[in-house]
Amino acid sequence: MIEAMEPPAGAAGARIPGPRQAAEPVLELRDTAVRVGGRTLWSGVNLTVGTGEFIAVLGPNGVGKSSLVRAVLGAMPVAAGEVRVLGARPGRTGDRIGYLPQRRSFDASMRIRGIDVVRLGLDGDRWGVPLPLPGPHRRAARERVAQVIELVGATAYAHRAVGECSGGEQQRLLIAQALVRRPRLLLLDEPLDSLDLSHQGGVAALIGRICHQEGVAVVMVAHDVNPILHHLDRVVYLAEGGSATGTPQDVINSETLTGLYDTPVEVLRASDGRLVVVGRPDSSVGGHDAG
Ligand SMILES: Nc1ncnc2c1ncn2[C@@H]1O[C@H](COP(=O)(O)OP(=O)(O)OP(=O)(O)O)[C@@H](O)[C@H]1O
Repeated sequence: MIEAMEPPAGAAGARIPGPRQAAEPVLELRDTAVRVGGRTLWSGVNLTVGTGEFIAVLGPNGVGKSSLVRAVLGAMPVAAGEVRVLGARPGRTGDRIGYLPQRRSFDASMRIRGIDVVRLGLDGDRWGVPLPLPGPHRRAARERVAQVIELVGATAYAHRAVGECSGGEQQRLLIAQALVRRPRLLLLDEPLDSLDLSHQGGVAALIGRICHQEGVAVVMVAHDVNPILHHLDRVVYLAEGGSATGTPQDVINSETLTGLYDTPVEVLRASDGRLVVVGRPDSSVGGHDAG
């Protein structure tokens, strides 16, 4: 709600976490499992995410990566273990979570402006004609929208119709929308999907900056880990029935993935630093299987 909005932060929008914020995990999963239709998608997932950490959720198609995000949102129950978001049960943290669902894009005929898309992050959950806000709140809302638009580098096109913006530009505006209420946790479901390589790199760098400079914890489902590899703190790798959590080096290696899949898997590093998994169909690392 705009009424509950904090006053705009400093020019860069940076927030310095207080001692309590820094100590309290933003997100905790303790020995969690998710089951759909009587089938366990994954189990034994343990994860603690602190302020300003960047975590990727990886794994093959259909393994349950989006389901993990839905469990954190409180939109899907966990079958075992516990999820805590900012010390509370999922679904109880309101606007302290920003969420960008999978595959969102705008039709070319969409006339709404980028700045209005971002503004919807503040008051889009209200029906009807917007209530006139008192002057200071109106000003604070306008300033906050301008601030996040600048943060994501969208100032140049924010007044254009969003349908005319490129996929990468639309994605930046949607990230701004998810950030406008100053969430402590940002959940992104494959935000790089359908972007070309140069846009993937730009949006990945933006997310890394939001995380490490703005102190927002990010949990991101990724189809290909390579564009975000250098920005990540840790990964959760889901495989049918099991999971592994740790730094990218600890998890994305031949030994760990061979153990997870229970079949020989080789992780190769290309000369440009990209990781490629050989021996197992897997879209999360490298995007190609050479085996
Ligand atoms: N509410 C539900 N009821 C029944 N099955 C479901 C439900 N939600 C998800 N599933 C099934 O659970 C499995 C995991 O889905 P999910 O979308 O979490 O996987 P994912 O790893 O994100 O997949 P992708 O990489 O293809 O996006 C799929 O087989 C899906 O059909």
